[in-house]
Amino acid sequence: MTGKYFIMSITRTLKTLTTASPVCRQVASSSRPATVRDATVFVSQRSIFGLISCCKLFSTSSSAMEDITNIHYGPLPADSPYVKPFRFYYTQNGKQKNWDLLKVHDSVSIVIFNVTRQKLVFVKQFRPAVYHGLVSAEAGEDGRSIDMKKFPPSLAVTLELCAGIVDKPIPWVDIAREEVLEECGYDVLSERIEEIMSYRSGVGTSGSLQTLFYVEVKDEDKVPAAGGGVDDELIEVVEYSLEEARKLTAKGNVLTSPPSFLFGVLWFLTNRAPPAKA
Ligand SMILES: Nc1ncnc2c1ncn2[C@@H]1O[C@H](COP(=O)(O)OP(=O)(O)O[C@H]2O[C@H](CO)[C@@H](O)[C@H](O)[C@H]2O)[C@@H](O)[C@H]1O
Repeated sequence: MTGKYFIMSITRTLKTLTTASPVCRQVASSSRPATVRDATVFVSQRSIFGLISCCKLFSTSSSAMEDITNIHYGPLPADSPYVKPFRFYYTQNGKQKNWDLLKVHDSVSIVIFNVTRQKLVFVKQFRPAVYHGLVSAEAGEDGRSIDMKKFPPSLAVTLELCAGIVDKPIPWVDIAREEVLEECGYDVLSERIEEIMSYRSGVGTSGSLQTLFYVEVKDEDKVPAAGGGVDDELIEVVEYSLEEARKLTAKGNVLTSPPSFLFGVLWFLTNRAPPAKA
């Protein structure tokens, strides 16, 4: 575990356990990060077993993820770091045309297979875009008239591959490595991550590139308190057996998942899944 992850996980763990001990309450009520001293005091107060069980509470609870209120819409600021709308002009077969586009980041996604437990590792998170897709017909101009009882936020909690945007100039496999640690809590060297293929997302609006990676992890690669996202991210890590994963791909399903997720699962089942027992 790197120092950064240790401090981050101690801070989050202590903030989760607001009633567990005085030091937890102290860290929880302040905006400062926890220190190694906090961790030491906490360990002496609650014993090492208390810390371990504390770390297990680290992953995001669905109630926190779905605690969504005060939804409303506004215009996109011109300095958005994530989405830049513009118009693309061209002449095709002698005819003037144009297309309205979004400049967005390219991205990576990773199929993670835990070989110790023979489980695929996925993430769940609340996706504003999916929620908007669900409610857009009756949300009103500013989004304030949404009936939250009719459309609970849980409807827009997606099941996805671990993924992330390419927002810094490092090899994409290293970005994949960071996402596997930050979102799912497995610390693996980049050499263990295999590049599978790349494809275009959002061909109607962005045409951004996504590269799919594959990594096999073991229980021993797990950093106890890592995973669940960094900063303000609320991500739940879930595991699916091969049988459960196969059921996701059944005809007639309507999934709250992006196509890249289904592609990744089907790629794994076709190319890497251990054969089903007769
Ligand atoms: N539009 C936006 N508005 C505001 N904040 C934003 C934002 N996009 C990203 N962010 C911020 O950037 C953080 C990091 O995002 P990630 O790298 O985890 O990508 P994400 O998982 O959203 O999408 C990844 O997973 C999905 C599903 O596979 C892919 O479609 C996608 O290309 C890939 O990056 C988010 O937690 C959020 O704070």
